[in-house]
Amino acid sequence: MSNKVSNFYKNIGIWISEKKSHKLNWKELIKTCNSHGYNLIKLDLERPLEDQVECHVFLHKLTDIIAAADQGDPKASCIIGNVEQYLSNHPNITVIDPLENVRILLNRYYYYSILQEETLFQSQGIYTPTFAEFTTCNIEQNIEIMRHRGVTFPVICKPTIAHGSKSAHEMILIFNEKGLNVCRPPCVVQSFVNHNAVLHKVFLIGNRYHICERPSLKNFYSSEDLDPIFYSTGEVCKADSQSTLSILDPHDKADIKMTLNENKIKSIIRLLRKKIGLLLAGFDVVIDNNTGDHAVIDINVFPSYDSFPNFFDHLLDCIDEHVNNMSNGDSCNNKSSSKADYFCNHRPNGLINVGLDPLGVIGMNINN
Ligand SMILES: Nc1ncnc2c1ncn2[C@@H]1O[C@H](COP(=O)(O)OP(=O)(O)OP(=O)(O)O)[C@@H](O)[C@H]1O
Ligand SMILES: O=P(O)(O)O[C@H]1[C@H](OP(=O)(O)O)[C@@H](OP(=O)(O)O)[C@@H](O)[C@@H](O)[C@@H]1OP(=O)(O)O
Ligand SMILES: [Mg+2]
Ligand SMILES: [Mg+2]
Repeated sequence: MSNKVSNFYKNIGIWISEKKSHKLNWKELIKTCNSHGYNLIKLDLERPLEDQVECHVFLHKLTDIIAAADQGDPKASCIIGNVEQYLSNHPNITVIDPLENVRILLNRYYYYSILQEETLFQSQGIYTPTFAEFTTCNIEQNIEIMRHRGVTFPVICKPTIAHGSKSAHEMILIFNEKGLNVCRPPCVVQSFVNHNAVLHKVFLIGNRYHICERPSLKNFYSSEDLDPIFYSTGEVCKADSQSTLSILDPHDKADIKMTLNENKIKSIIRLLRKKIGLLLAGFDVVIDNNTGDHAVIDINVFPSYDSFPNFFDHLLDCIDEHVNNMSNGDSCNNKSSSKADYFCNHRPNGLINVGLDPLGVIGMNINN
């Protein structure tokens, strides 16, 4: 990575996985950092951080390593221990995002529980589909757990660990009790919501957001005859996915298209800012084709930001705001800014609304 380090600039130390690194346009990111008065320095987690650069900002996606460390991997534990030590030795570094906040999203059961606890959601037509966690392969017990928690077939079985390995995105659609034998604990089963194969992805950078549509699963119904369907999220829900699982059955095609309600999206964002506190996050919403209610089915740390217009500029603006908050004595990195300047960029049906001003486009006053 060629990066002229200027002494007049502040330093952003960055660490992301090789996979993410390959997709990143480093040249463009470095240019944007420089134009905002920052150097960008790639950190090597195998060497002492103290010996590398004086970081003003620590920008990372350490989900894979945190998840491995939390599962007892010694090398990962050592790396995360060193990072945590370094950050605690330098409390003035702006961390995007704090490791404790990131940990919340590593466990699906945990973050679904946070969503479910939100009592205000119900009256606003927002919910997270009922879910339960399996920690054993005992089918009788698992059926009872599902009943107790009101989880109904079909269900999607998802690994409890939400990030960190390819297997975190290996899903199973299960139609009946006998299909439950394919579940591999620890996993979460979640009631399936029919949504006409349209997924709405919301990407967040602090108070800014961008929504895009993606393909998703067609409508399914519980059945005693159907075998489980295995799929990986990447095969079905990427912008260019063309899975047969997304092709609507003829009788579903007549359905009226449900429209996304942006006020609901803002309510969800408010809750996430308050309860999870990440600047860099994304979440997935499907619209129930019977009720129009909005179901939050997934929350992700530092997602792809695929199609987010001027992503780097917004990222640097957001970093800048937080660095300034820190120097103004706000020691809590991710406290949401009291000035609620939501920047909306909505892309329905592939069209992009660009050139919106970050201040007052929506005129939302969101008090966290
Ligand atoms: N409760 C549900 N009802 C209907 N469809 C669902 C439900 N949960 C998941 N899906 C479908 O399965 C896909 C994968 O689920 P989910 O988003 O939870 O997995 P993920 O691997 O964490 O995704 P990401 O790549 O966004 O991190 C969703 O994008 C959606 O198409
Ligand atoms: O970009 P990364 O390598 O971090 O991978 C992320 C992936 O982006 P990619 O599929 O385009 O690579 C994201 O997809 P979108 O929802 O944003 O489409 C989402 O699946 C995250 O959960 C993944 O993070 P992980 O769970 O693997 O940590
Ligand atoms: Mg998802
Ligand atoms: Mg996810």
